[in-house]
Amino acid sequence: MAITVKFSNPVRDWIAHNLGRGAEERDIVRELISNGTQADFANAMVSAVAHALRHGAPMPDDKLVLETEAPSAARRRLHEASTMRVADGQVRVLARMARPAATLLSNVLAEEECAQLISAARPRLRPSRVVDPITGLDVVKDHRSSWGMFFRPAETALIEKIERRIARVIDRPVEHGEGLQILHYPVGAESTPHFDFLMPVNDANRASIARGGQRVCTFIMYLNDVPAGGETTFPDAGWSVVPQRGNALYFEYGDAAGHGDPASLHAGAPVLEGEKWIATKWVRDRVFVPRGT
Ligand SMILES: O=C(O)CCC(=O)C(=O)O
Ligand SMILES: [Fe+2]
Repeated sequence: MAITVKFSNPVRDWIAHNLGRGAEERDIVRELISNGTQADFANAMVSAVAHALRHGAPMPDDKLVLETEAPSAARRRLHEASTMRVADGQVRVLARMARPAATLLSNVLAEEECAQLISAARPRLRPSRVVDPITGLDVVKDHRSSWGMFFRPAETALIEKIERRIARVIDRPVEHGEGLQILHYPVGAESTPHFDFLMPVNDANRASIARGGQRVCTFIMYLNDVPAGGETTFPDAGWSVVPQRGNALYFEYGDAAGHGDPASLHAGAPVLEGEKWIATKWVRDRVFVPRGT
C-alpha cells in the first residue's frame, strides 16, 4: 500500500537547485523540517529529487508516492542483560528505546577518563563547521556553534582503551569506528536536528562512504553534567537524554538495505547553563579507513 503526499513543484525545484549547488541532502532535509515539513516526508522528498538527478530519471511532479510500510526500524543489537562486563568494569543499562533503536548506559567512562579526554582535546578544539544548505559552502556558523576535534583511531593508550570498550559494548569490530570526536558546547551552543548517516549526494560524502561503508550507529559519551539544557533530543520520538558524566547513548539507524532510519533525527539542545562536553564515536558498516592513509 502507498500514500500520496502533495509535493509542490517550487519546493521540488528548490531542492534540485540546492543539490545542484552541492548542498548536502541532510542539510536540505533539515531546512525543510525547520520550515514545518514532517521529517519522514522531508527525507523522502529530498531522496526522490536526488535519485532523479543521479539517474537522469523524471522528477516527481506535483505529488510523491510513499510506501506506507515504515522503513525497517534498525534492529537493536545490544543484548538484553541489564549489565555488561567490560575489561575494567561493568556498564549498566538504564533505558531502551524501540525506535529509533537506542540504549542509554551508565558507568561507561570513569570520572578520571572524562577529565583526561577533556584536557587532551581542549588545546586542539576548532570551531565546528556546517554546510550552508543554500550555498553548499562549509562555514563556521555563529556564536551558537560548538567546538570540536578528532582523535586518530588508537591515538593514545587512553583512546585505544576507550575504543576497545565501546566495541565490546556495541558488539562491533573496533576497526569499524571513525576517530573519536570531542565536542564542546559553551552556553547557548546547540546542534540543530540532523541525521548521522551519510547521503551520497556530493563527492565528499561519496568518498567517505567508500572509506568504510555507511554509518550504522552512533555512540555518544557525556563527559560532564550540564546544569541546564544540552539534552540530546529525538524530535520525532519525543525523547530527550540528559547529559550525565560517564553515561553513554547508543543509537542505530542502518537497516539491511543501507537506508537510514528517519526516526533517528536528533539534535543537541542549547546549553542553558554551564557547558557541555561529549565524545562521539560514529561506526561504519565495514572497516573504516581514515582520510589520507
Ligand atoms: O550534542 C548532542 O547531544 C548530539 C551530538 C550529535 O548529534 C553527534 O555527535 O552526532
Ligand atoms: Fe549527530
